[in-house]
Formats: sequence, structure tokens, C-alpha cells
Amino acid sequence: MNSVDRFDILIFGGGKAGKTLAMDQAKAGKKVAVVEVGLIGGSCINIACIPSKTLIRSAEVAHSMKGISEFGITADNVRSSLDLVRDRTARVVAEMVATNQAGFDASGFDLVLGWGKFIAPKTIQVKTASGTRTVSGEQVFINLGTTADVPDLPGLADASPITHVEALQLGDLPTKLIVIGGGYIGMELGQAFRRLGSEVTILERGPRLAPREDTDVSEGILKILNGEGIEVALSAYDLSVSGRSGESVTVRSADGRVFAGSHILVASGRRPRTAGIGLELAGIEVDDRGFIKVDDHLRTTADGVWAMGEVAGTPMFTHASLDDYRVVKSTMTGGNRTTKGRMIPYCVFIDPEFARIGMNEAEALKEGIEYRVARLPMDVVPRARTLSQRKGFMKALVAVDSDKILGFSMLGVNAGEVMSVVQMAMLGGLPFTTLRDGIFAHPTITEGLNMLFANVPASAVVRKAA
Ligand SMILES: Cc1cc2nc3c(=O)[nH]c(=O)nc-3n(C[C@H](O)[C@H](O)[C@H](O)COP(=O)(O)OP(=O)(O)OC[C@H]3O[C@@H](n4cnc5c(N)ncnc54)[C@H](O)[C@@H]3O)c2cc1C
Ligand SMILES: NC(=O)c1ccc[n+]([C@@H]2O[C@H](COP(=O)([O-])OP(=O)(O)OC[C@H]3O[C@@H](n4cnc5c(N)ncnc54)[C@H](O)[C@@H]3O)[C@@H](O)[C@H]2O)c1
Repeated sequence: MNSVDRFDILIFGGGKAGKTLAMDQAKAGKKVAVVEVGLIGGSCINIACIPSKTLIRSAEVAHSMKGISEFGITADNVRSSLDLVRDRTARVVAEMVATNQAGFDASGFDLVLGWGKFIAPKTIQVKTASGTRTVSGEQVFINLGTTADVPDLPGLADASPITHVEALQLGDLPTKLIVIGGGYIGMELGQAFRRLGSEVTILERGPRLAPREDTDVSEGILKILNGEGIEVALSAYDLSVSGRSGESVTVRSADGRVFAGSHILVASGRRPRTAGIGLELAGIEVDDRGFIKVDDHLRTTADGVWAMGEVAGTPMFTHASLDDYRVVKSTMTGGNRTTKGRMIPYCVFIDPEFARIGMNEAEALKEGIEYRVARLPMDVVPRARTLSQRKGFMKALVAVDSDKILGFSMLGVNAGEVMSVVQMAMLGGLPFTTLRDGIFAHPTITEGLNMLFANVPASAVVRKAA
């Protein structure tokens, strides 16, 4: 073994939780190292949230130009250039990487760039540009994230499919994009490419999009995507592929449907980056899907080793990874914050957005929780009319035996922001009447919450699992 550089804190993978903990602990005077294969700042800013949302914004602008006559404006000869869209995305990413790098430098931790693997408990060997370096930590934190899971479908690997990484860096706009998977990435990027000018077909093996959501949400999203000319093939399972992405591809489903396209994008879920990194040499166990086993404090099966973010099975959101940092920091400083029962919001950046906090009807029914439900079509919210963004609805679940808000779902313009207002009320333990009777600025989308919560039935409409 090479000589070992010893640290108080060793972080394996510089994702959201890892980089935040590294800066925090280095500033606190600890000797800290982060082993990172190359994404300065992790997936979110380099290849995931930030570039995808930047591309999506360009696509939104392109889309609104198409419907510009609705606003009494004429714009002739409007064209989009994928090169310029990609350059804008690259600029936003570069800015964020630079900001991250500056934060890393200011905190003073040792960034060890290279692919790492455990070679002994708490000891990682890193293949750097100049050779190998071995580092160990008194406390070790794993934050390695996930990677696109390319399913083992006949012909798919030979077709050289793209993932979100390549999709965000394409030189030419696909004439016809086939997307395998109708989840977050499939819906977001599918809609964005459609709006930039591609024909798009989404193949989803399940019977509906967004299967974790209530059926009214799935139906609403389907209608919106179909309305923009996106073909969505549901129950498209046991796919087989021929051809090559970038040239011509054909996909067949078990029931005989055939889909032809120029490119194929795989967006069918994620797999943890735990293979081949010597976890067994470090006493760190994984579950049957390869995610690192952790307890509510994110402690692994190895003493003094924690795992955070997606690799630990945390819900796959940047803000959830950030909260893992808080959980770990709490344990390190004698606190008792855990992952148990935490409320994690999310927003799918289709347009209009879909956002949820807390429970939906399907979950309440499954758990046998009685609830009252209020619904409001976006069409009646004055701000939605001024914006010509009338699609979708808001929905809230309220307890039966109290005025507690159980959950909120919204498919509509600014859903992510409006959801946060409801989330604050839930975090503060406020009754739904606070949102029903609070004074919101007019005309805002949030003002719709007055109307939504005015629709909460006194008690009559109670639904319960059969
Ligand atoms: C296309 C896309 C869009 C998304 N959009 C959103 C969104 O809008 N909002 C949201 O909240 N979430 C979004 N997500 C999810 C979000 O990106 C992640 O949940 C978030 O980045 C947290 O990841 P993490 O902290 O678990 O790890 P990551 O940020 O993935 O960090 C893991 C790091 O470990 C490094 N690494 C891995 N293996 C090794 C090794 N052997 N040696 C050295 N280094 C290694 C990687 O290079 C990486 O930098 C999106 C994901 C994708 C794919
Ligand atoms: N806005 C956001 O916060 C955001 C955006 C993008 C990604 N993410 C995170 O990244 C995760 C991964 O995204 P994703 O879209 O890859 O996964 P996903 O789990 O959201 O969706 C994958 C979809 O692919 C389908 N599928 C799987 N195998 C298939 C097959 N062989 N044929 C056809 N369909 C198949 C699944 O039924 C599912 O609907 C998300 O779950 C989310 O947590 C978040």
C-alpha cells in the first residue's frame, strides 16, 4: 500500500451532502478531504438539475413564442438554435461550477480528483491524473450518487442510447426522439425537446405516467403532453430495439406496437454507484438493489462510516441530499435529527409544473387515513387567466378530526412556489383555515389557495379505503 494521507473527515463523492459537509467541517478547523472523480460540485449542477432546468427554460421560451399571438404580439421568423441553447446551458453550468470551486477553495479542504475505491476499512485508493493516492479518514462519509440504469433490453446496448448526460450536450436536435421511461426525466426532457422542435414519443411500461401520483394528476399530465403533440405509449413493456441512436432506431413493444425514431434516450430509473468500489473490503453492506444500507441516522454497517444522498437510498432530490447533510451533522454534534418521517417536497419541471408536499389521496387511502379533499381548477385563478396559463388544478387533503393539512398537489403554473407556501403552513402546524383566510397579494397564483381551502368540506365528503 502507498503511504496513507490521514484526515479527520474523508468524504467519498462530492455530491450535495458531501460537498456541504466538507466545507462545513473544513471551516470548523477539521482536516478534510473529498474524493471526487471529476464533477466539481456533483451531479446537480453539472449533469442533472441545473443544465436540465436551463434547457427547459429555453424550451419554454421557444414554446411561448409559438403561442405569442395569444398575447397580441406578432413575431416573425422565430427560430431556435440547439447550439445557442447548449451554449447558454454550458454558461450557467460553468458559473455554478466556478462558484462551487471558489467555495471549496475558501473552505480549504483537500479535493482529491480521481476515481476512488475502498482498499481497507476507512481507506480509499484514488486513481488520480498523476498516479495513485491513498487517503483515510477517522470518519468517512459516502456520497456517490447514482447513474442512469440502462435496462437489459434486446438491442438497446447496441443502439448506443443516450442518457440525460448526452441529451444535455447534443450537437443536433433529434428529428424524432424516442424516450424509454415516462418518469421525471422522460417527462421533463421529452417536453423540452418537443418544444425545441423534435418529434417525441415517450414509452412507459406502466399503465400511466407519474404512477406515484393520483390518477387525476397522471391524466392531467398526459393531456398536457399529448396537447403539445407528444406521443405517449403506455403499457409499453418488454421492448426490443434495433438500429443506432443518432441515425435511425426502431423500438417494438411486446404487444406488437412499433416506434421509429432518430435518437433513443434512456430515462428508466437510476442505479447506485456502488459496484466495483471495494465496499466489501470496508465492511459496508448494500441492499439487494445495491444501495448502501443505512439506519435513520445514515450510519452504514461499518463503524464510523456514513452514507448520504441517492447512494444511501435517499429520495432522489438535491434538497433531500442536502437534508442528509443536516442529519449527519446533527448526529456528529450530539443532536437527534433523523431521516424518519421527514417531509420532502418535490417539483417536476414540466410546464406547467407539478409539485407535491405531504400525502396524496392514493397514499391516504392505502394507509386507511380518512381525509377531506378540496380541489380547484387553475382556470378560475385570476392570475392564471392574465398569464394565459390556465391548465391544471390544485388539490389539498385535510384531516377529518382536525383542520390539519395532510397534503397538497398542484399541476399548474408556479406550482413549485405555491407548494412551498402550503409546506410552510404544514411545517408550522397551521390549520388550513390560515390559508383559507390569509390575505395574499392580488393577482398572484398563491391567492388561489384562498379559494382552494374555501372548498374544504365541513365534514360531509369523507373518503375512506374500501
Ligand atoms: C436529469 C436529472 C435532473 C434532475 N433534476 C432534479 C431537480 O430538478 N431537482 C432535484 O431536487 N433533483 C433533481 N435530480 C436529482 C439530483 O440531481 C440528485 O438527487 C442530486 O444531485 C443529489 O445527488 P447526490 O448528493 O446523491 O450525489 P451526486 O451529486 O450524484 O454526487 C455523487 C458524486 O460522486 C462522484 N463519484 C461517483 N463515484 C465515484 C468514485 N468511484 N470515485 C470518485 N467519485 C465518484 C460523482 O462524480 C459525483 O460528483 C435530477 C437528476 C437528473 C439525472
Ligand atoms: N424535477 C426533479 O426533481 C427531478 C428531475 C429529474 C430527475 N429527478 C430524480 O431522478 C430520478 C430518476 O429519474 P428517472 O426519470 O430516470 O426515473 P423515474 O423513476 O422517475 O422514472 C422511470 C420510469 O421509467 C419507467 N420504466 C422503467 N423501465 C422501463 C422499461 N424497460 N421500459 C419502459 N419504461 C420503463 C418506469 O415505469 C418509470 O415510470 C427521479 O425519480 C427523481 O427522483 C428529479
